[in-house]
Amino acid sequence: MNVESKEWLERNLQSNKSVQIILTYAQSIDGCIAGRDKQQLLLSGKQSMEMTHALRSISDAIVVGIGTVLNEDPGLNARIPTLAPLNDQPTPIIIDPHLRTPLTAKVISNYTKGVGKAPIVLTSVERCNEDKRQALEGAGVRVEQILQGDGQWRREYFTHLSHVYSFKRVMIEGGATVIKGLLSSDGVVDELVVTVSPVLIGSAGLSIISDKVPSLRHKDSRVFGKDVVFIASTQ
Ligand SMILES: NC(=O)C1=CN([C@@H]2O[C@H](COP(=O)(O)OP(=O)(O)OC[C@H]3O[C@@H](n4cnc5c(N)ncnc54)[C@H](OP(=O)(O)O)[C@@H]3O)[C@@H](O)[C@H]2O)C=CC1
Ligand SMILES: Nc1nc(O)c(N)c(N[C@@H]2O[C@H](COP(=O)(O)O)[C@@H](O)[C@H]2O)n1
Repeated sequence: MNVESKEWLERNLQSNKSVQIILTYAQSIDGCIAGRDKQQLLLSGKQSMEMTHALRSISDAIVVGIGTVLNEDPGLNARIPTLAPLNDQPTPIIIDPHLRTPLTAKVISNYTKGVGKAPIVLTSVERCNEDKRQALEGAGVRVEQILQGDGQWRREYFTHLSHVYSFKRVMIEGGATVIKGLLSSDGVVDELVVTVSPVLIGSAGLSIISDKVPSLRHKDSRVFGKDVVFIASTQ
């Protein structure tokens, strides 16, 4: 399944961009990515979760917001069905303007244990807690002070990372604030890979429905067990 998933993803994610930005997440039929009070939900079934890990293994970097790190402490390595070799692991990137990433974060211990690459933290150009920065760098984290203080998304963040770290494909996994911000920003995201799980969460759930959204062009969709995965491009 993993090989098949990789082939399917590679075929539908061909790109001639210098850096390709893929937004990916799992949602309920009614557009929620988490439950009440941001409770983490296992929306993806076995097969679609394998697809997500296949996407991780063919990506150079995987991005989440600090809210997701504080809420769930994700590992962000490719390990399903089995741990991918270090060369095939994506570099974890945390969007963290106020440098709140805990030194105990799993992305850091994964690096220490050799089951993940050294993470990068993107923080604000305006302020930086120097002690925290040094502590993170001491733990092997690369801290990049590139976020502008206005909370807007800019493609330049990723072109900069592409120049410095040679990233060609970056996948962004969430959470809700990041997804909504990216969906309402022009020209940042190239493709969406969205897993839709056949459940309804209701109005208490954490929705990613945004006021402003891009037009999408359907590329392909496929059933993975109980779930459907859609690939679409934004232009
Ligand atoms: N089903 C799925 O596929 C997924 C679900 N999730 C769910 O998402 C939820 C977490 O979402 P949420 O709490 O919104 O957290 P996010 O992970 O979206 O992180 C939000 C924070 O990231 C920073 N940030 C976001 N955008 C920008 C920007 N453009 N510039 C600068 N900083 C930015 C801000 O930090 P600051 O506050 O410091 O300014 C903001 O508060 C959890 O419930 C989790 O379960 C997460 C990933 C995937
Ligand atoms: N693909 C997918 N399906 C779900 O049902 C999910 N809840 C998520 N969540 C994302 O995966 C992260 C956890 O990653 P690790 O397993 O710890 O590596 C979580 O933080 C979300 O980003 N994704």
